[in-house]
Amino acid sequence: MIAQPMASHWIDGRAVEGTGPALEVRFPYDASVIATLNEAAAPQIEAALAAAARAQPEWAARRPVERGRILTEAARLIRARAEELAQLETLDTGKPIQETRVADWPSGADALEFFGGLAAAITGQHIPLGTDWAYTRREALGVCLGIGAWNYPSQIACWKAAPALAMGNAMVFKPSEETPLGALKLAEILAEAGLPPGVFQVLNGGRDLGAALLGDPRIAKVSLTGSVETGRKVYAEAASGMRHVTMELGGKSPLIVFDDADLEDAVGAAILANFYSTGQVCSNGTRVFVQEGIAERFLDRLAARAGELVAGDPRDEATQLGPLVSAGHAAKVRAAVNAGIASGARLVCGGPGDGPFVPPTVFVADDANPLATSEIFGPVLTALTFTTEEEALARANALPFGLAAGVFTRDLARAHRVAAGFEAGTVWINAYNLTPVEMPFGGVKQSGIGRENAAAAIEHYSQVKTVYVGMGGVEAPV
Ligand SMILES: NC(=O)c1ccc[n+]([C@@H]2O[C@H](COP(=O)([O-])OP(=O)(O)OC[C@H]3O[C@@H](n4cnc5c(N)ncnc54)[C@H](O)[C@@H]3O)[C@@H](O)[C@H]2O)c1
Ligand SMILES: C[N+](C)(C)CC=O
Repeated sequence: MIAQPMASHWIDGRAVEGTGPALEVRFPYDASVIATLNEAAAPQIEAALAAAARAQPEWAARRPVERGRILTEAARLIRARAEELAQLETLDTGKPIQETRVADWPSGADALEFFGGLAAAITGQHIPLGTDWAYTRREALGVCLGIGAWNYPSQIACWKAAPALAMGNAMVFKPSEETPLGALKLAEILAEAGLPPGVFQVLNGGRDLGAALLGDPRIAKVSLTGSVETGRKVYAEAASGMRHVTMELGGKSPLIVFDDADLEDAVGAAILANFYSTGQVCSNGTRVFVQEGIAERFLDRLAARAGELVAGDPRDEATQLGPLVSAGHAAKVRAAVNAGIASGARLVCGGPGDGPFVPPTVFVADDANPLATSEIFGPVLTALTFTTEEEALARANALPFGLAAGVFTRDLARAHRVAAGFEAGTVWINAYNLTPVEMPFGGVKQSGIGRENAAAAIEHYSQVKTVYVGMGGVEAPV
């Protein structure tokens, strides 16, 4: 069976069974059990941390070009197995196969290739000081902990592992308990590509496992992808041990559509920004601010096009909208939709749905409605109307989140003015939700700390050592 992994964990270069409670992995479409794992318990935690601590110095001492070659080979292996991996991701997450073929593992392979190529180009600085001089060394942090969310499980594992390993760190990765299968595949692929035992390991389990790993003094850094609520707890725990952090968290991102925008493009972006991956995307533009003059036309087109989305079995190539990741999550999204209806917000299309499905849903609400203030993480778009640019920007920035933002306009000066004014880590102009590995990605305000991808990620997996070089005699007072 395609989904059955070799064992529940990957420790010290091999598949290892767990001794903790059973962890059933279900296909979100029909809740059938596709794999049964056993969670990591104390012996597996200790084995993984000890192996990582042992392997990391040797890995960091290798020539960067050798480290990079292994990552690049892993990218090649992923591309060679693209179809099998896409199918596994669809079973694990419930996301349509037409998405997992182009978005998930492919973007993971891009990260491995990008950081594989970058590894050998990472250098320090030379600092002239008259006769004396200094130089900096960019050094690995040690053993890093990666903790993943369930919406892009394989992409998240690759986005964390690639820069960490390129820089000479070891990583213990804990996937979300909802979607544990992709990271195990990544560990197998990295081993096949030549990665030494102990450098990348996967432990499966829930939040208690994440907390236990984070509490271990061998962990030098944690990179979390998850909710703002989890981010606060993990950040606080990391701070108590003065550990480095990357926090890739949630948001309630704004998308501003001005009345001079190409209407069909703007509607298309709003669809991508709310219904792709059944709305389970961190950077989604879930607050769509539409300028008054075009609001009704925009909503008409949005409802018409959203109504054309094909929902169904995510293994079916025609399916564009899959189930939500779990029955529990579907219940939460449905509760938010029902609360929106009860609040008196105008329901333009969609509704609560049933079973694992919630249809593409569009509300018009005011800024204070929970529909416009809280992340729902499902296919639910809240439209708001505005009059002026200043007003739209002020309202867009009013929430404590700042992961992403978008603006649609044909006015170039306005586009860049609004981009500069957004309080967000990533801004798209006349585009939305594109995250190529070449550009840094991450949030501001409560949406996160640090950046993934691009050269910026290397800074978050390394530290600078400064070396002062005395070239003459030492002038002491006595
Ligand atoms: N910014 C980004 O790049 C990005 C990308 C994807 C998802 N997200 C966010 O992730 C959230 C959805 O994912 P989720 O429901 O899996 O998030 P979550 O916060 O519930 O869980 C994320 C991970 O943290 C672990 N965890 C939970 N509590 C922990 C603790 N106290 N100590 C250590 N580990 C702990 C979980 O087991 C899981 O692996 C959304 O808010 C979404 O916006 C952000
Ligand atoms: C990082 N991204 C936007 C690709 C997926 C977030 O959920």
